[in-house]
Amino acid sequence: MSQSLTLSHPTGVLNGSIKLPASKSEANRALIISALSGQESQLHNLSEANDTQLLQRLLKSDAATIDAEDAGTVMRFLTAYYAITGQEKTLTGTERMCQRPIKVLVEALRELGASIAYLGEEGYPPLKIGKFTGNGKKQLKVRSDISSQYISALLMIAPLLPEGLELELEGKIGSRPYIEMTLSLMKHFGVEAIFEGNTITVAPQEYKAAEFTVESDWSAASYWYSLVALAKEADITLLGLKEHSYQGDHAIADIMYKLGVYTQFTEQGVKLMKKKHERHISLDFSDCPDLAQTIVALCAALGVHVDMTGLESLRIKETDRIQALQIEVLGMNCSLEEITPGVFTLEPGILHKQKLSFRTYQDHRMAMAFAPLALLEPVDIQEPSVVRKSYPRYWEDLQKVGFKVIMN
Ligand SMILES: O=C(O)C1=C[C@@H](OP(=O)(O)O)[C@@H](O)[C@H](O)C1
Ligand SMILES: C=C(OP(=O)(O)O)C(=O)O
Repeated sequence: MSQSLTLSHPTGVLNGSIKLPASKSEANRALIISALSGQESQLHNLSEANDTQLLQRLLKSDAATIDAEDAGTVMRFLTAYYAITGQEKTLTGTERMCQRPIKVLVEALRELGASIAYLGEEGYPPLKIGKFTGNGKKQLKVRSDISSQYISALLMIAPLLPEGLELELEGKIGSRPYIEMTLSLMKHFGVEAIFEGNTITVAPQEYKAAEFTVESDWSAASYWYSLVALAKEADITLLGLKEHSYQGDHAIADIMYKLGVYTQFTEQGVKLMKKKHERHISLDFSDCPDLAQTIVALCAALGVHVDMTGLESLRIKETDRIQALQIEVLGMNCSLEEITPGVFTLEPGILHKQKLSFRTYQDHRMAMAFAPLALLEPVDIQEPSVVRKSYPRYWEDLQKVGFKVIMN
């Protein structure tokens, strides 16, 4: 794969229907739950995202060492899965994965009777998972302000624990819609849970086999909203998106209403239309952290001033996304600063007419978020193959609506 690609659009006019990739978050929950059920469930429209293809392969693997690559859900969900099923595995990942914390999950699983050792730095992968000696403990307190994936991982194994689980979430609940997605998927496969205040209770129960069709990915849709916002004219339909979705990132429809895109829900999905955008907006990303890069890149291009909160988890994702964004918007004469603790402001500048070049930091969302700027000026994207994590056909889909893609 090439080191960079150059993207441009001759007319700035976008027309077409796009079949988005399926949600990797939904798919990876369905795969883990299906494996835990011990029965054959029919899962349709599993995502072509590497994160999902990888989990499918790993769940069938009897290798002693398992490589979760750069997939957070794969690392966190498999840690809980191997722990409860008592599979002795070494679980590792990319260099970056071994810098992404996992202590909260490991400590919780240990309290439940799992045997997990750190093979490198305490609190980080790689992990050595051993026998499960389920000690009958059912009440746990878990921090919920670092990653919701720890909570989702614990919830999915909860019905299989001898006494079930009563999970008290401590601190701010970050990425809450992902916890709700987990509970919804568990319910789809026959398991009830009660989420009251900050406590989630799951009694011992059995998962039941069921058919499940994974929805299109709302996080992937966000890049198409950005494309429409920056196009001269646009008539774009995104297939397979649902208004009432398990995915919290459907929030993009409301956010983009302020940034120049009107959403019409149809039988097939959504139709996106252009409208006027606001000049100054305030957003809290606590429920939808994966949308932050889309919004920052778009607002830098539109010259919109944004005040933002809820960005804490961005520092421990595929890269330090705050730092990556700060560097890349600087190249567009914009600044992204933490004004007071936890409050960030994007101050737009004047965009000079020049070819833009963006680094991607091994992060699919950096590539996908900055690519739409090619509607203004030709854009170079470094390491374009990063998109394989969630949206492998991204560059092909852009070509379908008239983008010129030159691999360098
Ligand atoms: O559970 C999930 O599928 C995800 C949860 C979120 O992570 P955090 O809970 O770490 O914020 C999100 O950023 C990630 O892309 C997918
Ligand atoms: C943060 C992400 O993924 P994960 O944490 O599952 O690696 C993402 O896809 O933006």
